[in-house]
Amino acid sequence: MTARLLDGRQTAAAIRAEVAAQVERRRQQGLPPPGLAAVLVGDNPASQVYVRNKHKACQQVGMASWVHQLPADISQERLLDFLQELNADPRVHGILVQLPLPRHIDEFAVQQAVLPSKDVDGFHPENAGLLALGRPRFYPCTPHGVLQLLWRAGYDTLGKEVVIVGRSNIVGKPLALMLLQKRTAQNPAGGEATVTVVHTRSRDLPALCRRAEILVVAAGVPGIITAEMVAPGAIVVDVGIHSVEGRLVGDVHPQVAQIAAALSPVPGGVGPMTIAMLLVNTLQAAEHIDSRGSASELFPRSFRLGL
Ligand SMILES: Nc1nc2c(c(=O)[nH]1)N[C@@H](CN(C=O)c1ccc(C(=O)N[C@@H](CCC(=O)O)C(=O)O)cc1)CN2
Ligand SMILES: [Mg+2]
Repeated sequence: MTARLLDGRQTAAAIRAEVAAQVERRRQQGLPPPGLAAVLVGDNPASQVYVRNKHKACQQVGMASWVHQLPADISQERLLDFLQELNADPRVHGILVQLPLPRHIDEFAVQQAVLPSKDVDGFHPENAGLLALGRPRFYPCTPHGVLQLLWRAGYDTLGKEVVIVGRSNIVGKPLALMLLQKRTAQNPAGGEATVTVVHTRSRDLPALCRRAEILVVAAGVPGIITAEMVAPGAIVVDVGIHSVEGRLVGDVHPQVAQIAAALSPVPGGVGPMTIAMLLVNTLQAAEHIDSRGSASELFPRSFRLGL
């Protein structure tokens, strides 16, 4: 068997087109373009690529976008002050601080400093809490990208055995919560799966992975998932991205393509989806501010594209 390709580039392009249509509708209504401010601290080369791709994606869909490149040795206090300026700027509907941050900066303090209603990454503890309680405001971009990639390829998670490899705050944990949630009219692509989260300390990782009808791998270890860890006919989504000897590779070994029914590639799988979902959240943030007049209120997730 050679796995079907779960094409993140193509799916992300379709989502960008939906976002662009909404941005154009806003323009015709005399509303300002949704605006995204990206903050990049230091000069991590991979982060520079991702932030540049986010900026380009904003431009493609007609959004306003600002990239703030700050020095690696900026003090935490100055970074937090800078975020307050973005919080107060009415042109900025969404704010993201690219991770990882330099070691002297407390990531949690930074995430708490972003106004929750502008927190388009969904990393603020208030937004993480709302997601955990089944009242999501912003879905974190990578897990939402994984779900949209599956849904738009025709794979429903309802009742399925889904195994997630990795327990990070930005992928594994929020994805598990999203896969558990009930589907609603606003959220037709919702989870209702049977979810198992495994990690490096799990006993018998291969056996746990082989239980999966849908296997999502966000372990952060190149090629960790090999063919004998995958049930024949499983759907496999590779969230990992690593530069190895000048090539981009994922967490899933290429031989898995001979076993799986479907597989997302690296590059061209989850990465472009992450950026597309960031645009969705930024549009949602702008729509909310326009309808309520304030960026600081709580709001339910009532805005959807055809998602
Ligand atoms: N503030 C955030 N920081 C980080 C996040 C995040 O969601 N918010 N996630 C990751 C990195 N990430 C998003 O920022 C990200 C990773 C990869 C891609 C991507 O487009 N990958 C391409 C390949 C790009 C290349 O040529 O290197 C692909 O997979 O095809 C986008 C975003 C950690 N930090
Ligand atoms: Mg740190």
